[in-house]
Amino acid sequence: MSTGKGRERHIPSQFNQGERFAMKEALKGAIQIPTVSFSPDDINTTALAEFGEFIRTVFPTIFKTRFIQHEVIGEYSHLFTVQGSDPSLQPYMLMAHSDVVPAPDEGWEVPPFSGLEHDGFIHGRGTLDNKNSLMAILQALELLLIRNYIPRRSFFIALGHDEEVSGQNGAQKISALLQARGVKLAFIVDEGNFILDGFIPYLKKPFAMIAVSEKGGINLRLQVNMTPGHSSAPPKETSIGILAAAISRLEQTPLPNMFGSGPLKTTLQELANEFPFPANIVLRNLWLFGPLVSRLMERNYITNALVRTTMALTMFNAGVKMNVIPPMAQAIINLRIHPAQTVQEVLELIKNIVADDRVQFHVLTAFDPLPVSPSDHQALGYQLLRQTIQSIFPEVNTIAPGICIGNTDSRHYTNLTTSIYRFNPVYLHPQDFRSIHGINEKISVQAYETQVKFIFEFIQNADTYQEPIPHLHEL
Ligand SMILES: CC/C=C\C/C=C\C/C=C\C/C=C\C/C=C\C/C=C\CCC(=O)N[C@@H](Cc1ccccc1)C(=O)O
Ligand SMILES: [Zn+2]
Ligand SMILES: [Zn+2]
Repeated sequence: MSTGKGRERHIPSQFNQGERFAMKEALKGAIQIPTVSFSPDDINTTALAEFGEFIRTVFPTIFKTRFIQHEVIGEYSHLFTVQGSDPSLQPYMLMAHSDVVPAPDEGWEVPPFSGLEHDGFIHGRGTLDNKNSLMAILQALELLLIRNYIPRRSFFIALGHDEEVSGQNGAQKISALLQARGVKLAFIVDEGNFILDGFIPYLKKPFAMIAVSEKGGINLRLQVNMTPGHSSAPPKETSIGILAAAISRLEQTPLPNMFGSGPLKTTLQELANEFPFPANIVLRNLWLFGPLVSRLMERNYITNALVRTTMALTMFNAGVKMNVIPPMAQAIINLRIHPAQTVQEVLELIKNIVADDRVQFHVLTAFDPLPVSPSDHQALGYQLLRQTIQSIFPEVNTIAPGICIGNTDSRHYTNLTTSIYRFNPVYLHPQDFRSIHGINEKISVQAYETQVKFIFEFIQNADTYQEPIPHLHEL
């Protein structure tokens, strides 16, 4: 049993063969439950209910431990309150989500909800986004409890069920409940960035990027209405043509490159030493080479997303019949806002590019980029992640703050903390990145075991962390 007084009570993250077998089987079981979110009004409630039963069966110790309270929120989300033995320590929160995006069978090497193990990988929707994290958090806690571990620092585990479609019934409700209870959190760790490997040419070594902010977002509907009529005598322009031209102008006019503002500069400066000559000199002297680096970054579609607000045309609808002039054309554009811009600024830019009064704009959802969380020596959450990355992934030399180009449920928790970190302790290669929301999503058995180890260590580190003693010049 741990009193959490020091490293001598540290329980090694070593799991026996039976435990290792059980943990991979548990992840496969989780993948086999198709907890798909299609839209806020269309989620698979049967699967979500089944998932709730599943975690009760797989992690019995968590559910019977007297210092852990379990609550179901918004019908299918789960909140665990782990009461630590030392009430003077501020609690933290670990997050993940149980829902997944749809996965039609086409193009997959194995059916997406089979959870099949093949060549050392567990395959299926949710293996990287984000049942791996959900299961690893619960698995690590279950294994600690089996070893009679009693945490010193209280923590929450918040498992949303509708992250992929807004989080309004899961994360948003959990956040409101905790706020009503007067909870303030030291920090939050959610999904987001990874240990990135092979994303940057010439950078041979992997590096860990902890997202200290995430982009804002807008879902924008563009609509053109025209008088319908007989297609045998068409007008000069139709709603489809007008809207298509507007969309094309948007695609041809990228929003401004914002390189130089936001956490990206720090990311690059921290990475400089990993690059061979002369790239290392270039990155150390961004005051001079900034324009060059910014141009190089916009050439690649992933790094481009780090330097500007992106626009993706995701839906297009028009027409009612082959011989009818279409009364209406509609398109949905999904924008991800760079941390240095706001919703209002981006909407202005878009309207100026479209520059056609016949195109109506309807903002469906919008939120500004998230505030930047601290990553200095005093930032407990960041330093704990850092310490745990160094012990579990000793081969990773560089750990840098960065931004998350996707969005997470953690954006609903800014009322509870200013320290939100988005990081999955998993290696990610460019082909894995494409599999998230794409096809052939998979995680290696070894990577999943390592993720469990990481959380097993992280929870213990949160109980024993000693703040670094400030250097004399900092006093
Ligand atoms: C200098 C640095 C150089 C290079 C870095 C290179 C690359 C960075 C590349 C990748 C970053 C890695 C991972 C990001 C992967 C996935 C995004 C993370 C989380 C997204 C979770 C998600 O899917 N969310 C959805 C749903 C949602 C929508 C709106 C609001 C909340 C949730 C989404 O974003 O659409
Ligand atoms: Zn996710
Ligand atoms: Zn996702």
